[in-house]
Amino acid sequence: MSTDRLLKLEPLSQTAFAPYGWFLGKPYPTAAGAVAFSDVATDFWQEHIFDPGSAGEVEVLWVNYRNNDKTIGTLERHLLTDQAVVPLVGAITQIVARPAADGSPDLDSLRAFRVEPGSGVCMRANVWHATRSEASTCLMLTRHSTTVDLIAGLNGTHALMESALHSVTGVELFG
Ligand SMILES: NC(=O)N[C@@H](O)C(=O)O
Repeated sequence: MSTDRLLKLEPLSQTAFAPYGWFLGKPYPTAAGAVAFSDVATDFWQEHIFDPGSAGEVEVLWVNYRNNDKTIGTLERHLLTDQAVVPLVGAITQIVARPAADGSPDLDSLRAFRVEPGSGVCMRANVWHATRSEASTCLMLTRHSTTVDLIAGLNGTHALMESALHSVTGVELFG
């Protein structure tokens, strides 16, 4: 199989990830009016208002990743909800692509970001993605009905309705 697209691992930043969603783990905001608090004991600040889609229930998932294959054969998207993934133990490589006008992956927008523990990403609905990791445990925010639908789809119980899978060829990670 020929490799048409070699994806170099890129460092994660708010600007670099903006076309796909939001970088999580930004510095404490100093702008006037920021939704933030700091005292001797704690700092907390708003990173993102998560959108699970209309009538969606926000769900917290605990996710282990252990596929480190450099070949990317399948991308996945969720049609209704944002999806956040924050590595807790072990880093991940998040491969992302914007949807084209027809909803399929815009392969010219394919990029691969290294996400280290202590930072994360929140992808907009319909952003195509795949995840690679030697071994990681992550916190994930998603939509409950999307999880139920995804489990049924991956188990072959019924056709996916809230997510879609798309096969790609010639996409390899390097670096
Ligand atoms: N649980 C779940 O939705 N997983 C996938 O979307 C994934 O990207 O891992």
